[in-house]
Amino acid sequence: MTDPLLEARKVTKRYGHVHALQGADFTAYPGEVVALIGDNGAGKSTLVKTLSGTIRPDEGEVLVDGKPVQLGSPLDARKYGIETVYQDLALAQDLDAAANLHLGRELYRGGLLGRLGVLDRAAMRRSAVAAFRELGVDLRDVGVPVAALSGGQKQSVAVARAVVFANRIIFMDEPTAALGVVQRGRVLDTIKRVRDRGIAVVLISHNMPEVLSVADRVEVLRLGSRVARLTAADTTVEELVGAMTGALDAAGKEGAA
Ligand SMILES: Nc1ncnc2c1ncn2[C@@H]1O[C@H](COP(=O)(O)OP(=O)(O)OP(=O)(O)O)[C@@H](O)[C@H]1O
Repeated sequence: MTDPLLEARKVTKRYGHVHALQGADFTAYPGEVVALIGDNGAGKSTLVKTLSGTIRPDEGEVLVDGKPVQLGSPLDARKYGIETVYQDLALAQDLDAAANLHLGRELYRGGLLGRLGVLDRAAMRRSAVAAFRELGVDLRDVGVPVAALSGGQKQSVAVARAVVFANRIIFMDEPTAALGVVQRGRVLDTIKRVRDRGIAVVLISHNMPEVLSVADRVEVLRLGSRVARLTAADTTVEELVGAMTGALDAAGKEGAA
């Protein structure tokens, strides 16, 4: 088996008396879609934030290519090729879709040498139009503020931003939650295409049929710990739900965590 790209080992995160993560483990391999599932409050978003540099764990280790790393910020995570589609999308509402696609990675006239110069809005617009077209994102005008877009369009912009720049790992926290059937299908196709580029896609979803249709593996969190690792092709929706709720423990069928 290939070596893990990204690992969390025994990660703990407390908020006051709440133990959001209690010695949580997680592994992502190159070129796979791994779903991270768990009931509400299981710790999924907290784990993703830890692995994408948004929060620091109280204890435990994060490893990239088998080496411990300190992810002090999302910018640090980006340096390791880690991109994230957050649940709240993290879009700048008053900027347009093209500017959001390039947020923090703006293009300047004169290329890198022009970094202190003038933003190259036309170049950003062209690259945004090309990216949205390739991903099948239906935006009539990439120049209107994101605040004026529908929930689904906003979600598509956030997904496109991660997909365009990711080179190793993408975390997607509920990337299809606001989408209709057609756009949902496009995002799932995009996830598979990104996986086929050798990138690890970590999908957080409450939609179990969707998880089984797109994921290669599933890791299950319960009460802040990993309780199961399952191969999607050998797993049913009932087994996923059982692992999330603990019912499988009683049946003695739980996968090795
Ligand atoms: N900033 C915070 N301050 C206080 N408690 C928090 C904070 N963030 C998360 N928690 C708590 O940590 C626990 C895990 O939350 P988290 O959002 O990681 O779960 P989740 O599995 O992503 O849930 P959901 O599926 O509902 O999004 C919950 O009990 C939550 O209330």
